[in-house]
Order: sequence, then C-alpha cells, then structure tokens
Amino acid sequence: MQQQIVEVRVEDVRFPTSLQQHGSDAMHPDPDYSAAYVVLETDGGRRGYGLTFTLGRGTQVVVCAVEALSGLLLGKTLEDIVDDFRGFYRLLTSDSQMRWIGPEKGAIHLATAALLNAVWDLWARVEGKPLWKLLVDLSPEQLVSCVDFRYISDALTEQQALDLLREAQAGKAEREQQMLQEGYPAYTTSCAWLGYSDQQLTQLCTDALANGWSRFKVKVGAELKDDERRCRLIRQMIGPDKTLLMDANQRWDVGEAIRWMSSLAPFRPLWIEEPTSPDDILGHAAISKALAPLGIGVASGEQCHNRVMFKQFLQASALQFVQIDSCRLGSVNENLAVLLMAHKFQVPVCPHAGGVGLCELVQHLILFDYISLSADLTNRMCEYVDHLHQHFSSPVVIRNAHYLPPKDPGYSCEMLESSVEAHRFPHGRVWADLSAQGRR
Ligand SMILES: C[C@H](O)[C@@H](O)[C@@H](O)[C@H](O)C(=O)O
Ligand SMILES: [Mg+2]
Repeated sequence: MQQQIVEVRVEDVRFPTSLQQHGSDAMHPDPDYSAAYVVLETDGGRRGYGLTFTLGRGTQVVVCAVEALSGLLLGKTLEDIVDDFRGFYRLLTSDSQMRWIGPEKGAIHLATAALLNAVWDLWARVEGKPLWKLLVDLSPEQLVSCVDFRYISDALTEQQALDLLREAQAGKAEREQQMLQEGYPAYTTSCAWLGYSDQQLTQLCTDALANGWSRFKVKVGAELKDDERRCRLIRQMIGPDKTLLMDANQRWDVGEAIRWMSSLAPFRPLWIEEPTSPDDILGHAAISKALAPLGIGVASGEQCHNRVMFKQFLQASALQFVQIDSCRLGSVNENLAVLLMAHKFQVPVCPHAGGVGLCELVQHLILFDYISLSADLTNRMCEYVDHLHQHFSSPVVIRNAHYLPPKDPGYSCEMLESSVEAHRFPHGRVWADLSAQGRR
C-alpha cells in the first residue's frame, strides 16, 4: 500500500450561485457555493481528492488554513496514516500552535476536514472501493481505531462503540443488497430556497412531485407573513401526507423560535432546523420541549462543529434529528463518532447536504450508517440539492428520490479539471467574465 504523500495542493473554487439565489436562506441571502479543494499526490502516482464546503469570501481563509496544516501530511505514507488513524487525526487536530485557533472548530477544522476527506478518498481508491463499501468492509475494531474518543467517553466508550458495531453485524449483507437495489431515501431542498419567487417554487415543486419526491424542505425565518404564504402554497401542492421540513438557519432567539413555529405549526412540519444559534444547546432543548406537543422536532448539525457539541446536544435531548456534515466535522473519523453516539442515544441521523459536493460526500456516510450500524430507516432521509453535480467526475445518482450507492472507487468528490479551471477564484474564466461585466 505504501503511497507516500509527496504533494498537497489546495484550490479556491467558487460558483456564482448567488446570482440566481440558489442556496439562499434567512441568514445567507447571497451564497456562492464554494470549496477549498484539495488534491494529494503520492510517489506511487495515486491521487486523493477532498474538499470542504464554504461560501464565497470565506474560502480564502480556509484555503490558508489548509496550507498551514498540509505540512503534517507530507512524507507520510497511506499505510502510516491508516495503521494509526486515530493518532493521525490527533496530530492534525492537536498541533500545539495551530490548535489555538480552534480547537476542532472554525476554519482550522474545516481545513482538517478537507485534508482528511482527501486521505479517505485516497485510501478508498487504493482499495478499489467506493468509500461506503470500504467502511462497510472494515471490522468493528478497525472502525473504532479511527475514532478519537477523547472528550466523549463519558457518553460513549470505545468498548460500547465496539459492542454497537458488533451487534449490527447481523443482517449486514441483506441491508447492503437492499441499498444497492432501492437506494437510500432522500428529501429535496431545491424547490424552496428563500430567494425563489412563488412562481419558481410552484414550478419546481410540480417537477419534483412528477419525479417521485415525497419529502420537501422550505426555508423560513425572514418574514412570518412570507413564510405562512409559502408554507401554505407548498403544503397545498404536496397534499396532507407528504413530509414537510422547515429550516430557519439560526435566525431566531429562543422565545421567538417557539412563537414563530407555533404560527407555522398548522402546516405540519416534521422538523424545524437550526431555529437558533448552533451553539445554544440549552436553547435547543427549550425549543424541543416547547414544540414537542405540536409534533415538531428540532434538527441541527450543519454548523455543529465537533463531536463534543453533538455529545452535549444528545445528552440534553436538545435535538430530535442529527444532521451530520461531511465537511464541518473532522472528516469520516469524527463523523463515525457522531454516528455511533446518535445510535446509542437512538436519535435518527438525517445528513446535511446543501452545498457543493456535500451530496457526493455524505451519501457514503449514511449508507454505511444504515448497513453497518442503525439498520433503521424510520424518520431517516438524506438531504439532496439539485445543484452543481455536473462538475464532479462521479456525480450522485438519484432514482425515484433515493440515492443509489456510488460504484466508482473513492469518496466521489473529484471535480472535473475543466470546472476547477473555470471557477478558480479570482482568475478563472467565470470570475474574470463576471468581473469584466461589473457583476462582482
Ligand atoms: C447556505 C446554504 O445553502 C444553506 O442554506 C444550506 O446548507 C441549508 O441550511 C441546508 O440545510 O441545506
Ligand atoms: Mg440547513
């Protein structure tokens, strides 16, 4: 396996999605979906591709953080890394000078995710397997050896994690077959970004219904009157039985969240996502308690910055849906920790994927979760957004509103060279043209 890492490149790749309000929400009205995009080269001529999701101007900072950490990978062989993956995770997250600007949060942690995603991609490619299959085929002992249990052992010990994975071995082969045939259930966010007009929403929702979608997320939180109108529209279109989800992207204070959602309760959302600050564990617990009698759960995670935060949310019964993110947490390693804790606390996982490359990445993690851990699809679904897949060499495959398991080796986040070239900031063709037209 050797494969010594001899080069780490990082690119600032941005897509001008804000021009059409794709991805817009109550806190991010002009998101340019972007990535700090990493390519690893080995002496054996292999490559690993990784990324972390960012928005426009923030990308510059994350690219810088990736550069600052990249020396920790140079000269390491893939074998060194995966033989002690926990140790390598710690090396990256505990660098004595760099950890001061985290630790395990913010730009430096997003950079850790980009680099480690590339390492996992390299590993899966060298094994000739899609990442989900690499994970499914690892033994429980190998899986736990990738996880850093520091700070979470009061909620989940290594031994308990091993027991959970061993218990879930029964029926694994059947579940893998089931996924290959049916795929993993998905919901769509692409019909109802906040900046879309009612007409656009109606058209996109009509198309989505015709394509077999039965779960829809709508952005809320800016103006109550607009929310009521949009939610009424979408509920009328999808009918009483389909699933409606709402997402406020951290817009409210705690009391405001409870009042606002009481007004939107007649539209029967299954969850309200990020009702308040993503760091406010007790606030989320209060909202959960107040909304439970209305049948509304609280979902969060896309900005829950590490396993320690998730631990406390779970301990405090502060969320009813765990939204893992393949780029916010420290790659597969830290996501494994959160999947294991969610399983122990019996809280369903519904991954976040609203960004560029996030659908490509996180599908692998949720497939692993179903096959090797949760064995449950009740109230579980993976987010899907219909943007920018054409820029990837192994784009997601959706059939009848389900993610079909990827077949190509790796972690599915290699971008086409032509796409990187055109969207490189600030001199790629797309940005140079926008600049010449005075549109940025
Ligand atoms: C700015 C982004 O599009 C967010 O709005 C998006 O990630 C969203 O919160 C989601 O849940 O998909
Ligand atoms: Mg969200």
